[in-house]
Amino acid sequence: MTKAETIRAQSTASGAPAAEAISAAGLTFSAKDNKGRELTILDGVDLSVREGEFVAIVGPSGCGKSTLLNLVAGLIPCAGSKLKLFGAPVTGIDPRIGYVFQTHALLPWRTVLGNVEIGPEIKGLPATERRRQAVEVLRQLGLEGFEDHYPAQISGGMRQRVGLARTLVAGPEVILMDEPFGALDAQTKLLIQDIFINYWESHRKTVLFVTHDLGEAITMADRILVMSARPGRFKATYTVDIPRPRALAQVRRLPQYTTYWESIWEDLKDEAKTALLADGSGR
Ligand SMILES: Nc1ncnc2c1ncn2[C@@H]1O[C@H](COP(=O)(O)OP(=O)(O)OP(=O)(O)O)[C@@H](O)[C@H]1O
Repeated sequence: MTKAETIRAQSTASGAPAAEAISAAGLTFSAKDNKGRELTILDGVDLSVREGEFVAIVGPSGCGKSTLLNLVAGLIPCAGSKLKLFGAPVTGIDPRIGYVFQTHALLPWRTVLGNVEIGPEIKGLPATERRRQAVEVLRQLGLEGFEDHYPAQISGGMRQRVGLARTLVAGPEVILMDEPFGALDAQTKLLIQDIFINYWESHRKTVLFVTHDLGEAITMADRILVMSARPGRFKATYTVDIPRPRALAQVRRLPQYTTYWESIWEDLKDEAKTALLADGSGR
């Protein structure tokens, strides 16, 4: 057995089953490309994310990671849905889901607090209650004291946290995150990862997290799913056997961190090469 096979087998053997938050069996999804040709984006995706689990997806560019999140979010209709949320087919947008993107369009004429209050305001919550909820989530994300600032007055990392707060204030049971820290500089990204993992470890909501950053996946997730080049399907699963709470900087110094990194990269690099060649050939 190679090192990758051994660690993968160990990963698969552990992990007690719990209630499923998100599941898919043999999910296939196609769309027409800009020349009208049928493009198979996902092919035979099997997915099971348990309630309260933090699952990261890594895969080469264009393999269908965002498409999968969009399907789970109900943003793309999925005929005869093989995708389930808490055991029921996904039929459209579900208020139990929160979606965090790489960048957030904050309203420049609203303060930090005003931006986070948008959701509760739309829900019709009374002013005092929506303020209480927004203030609390801002505090948990380390933005206490910045409530009255406008987006232009705060850093990019803080703006990203405001966007995150805007999603989290709704109290989603499932949080979909599509490269949420991908646009941040390296140091800001490390700080935000720490802030978010603290938040997550005290709330334990289900998270499905797409990233290109293997270190981010290993330090934060309970499980990592490795996707093949398009058409995307899962080719390997890793259970990250590192105890919580995690101090992310320390996790990066553990010997297991390097073992996971090398093993996942071993799975990923051929897929990344395939994706790169497909890009070049206009496939
Ligand atoms: N609605 C659509 N119509 C046509 N093509 C689509 C559609 N949605 C996605 N695609 C194509 O499907 C492929 C997968 O896209 P997707 O954005 O899901 O990949 P990804 O893995 O998230 O990529 P990246 O890592 O680069 O963000 C791409 O080639 C994309 O151009």
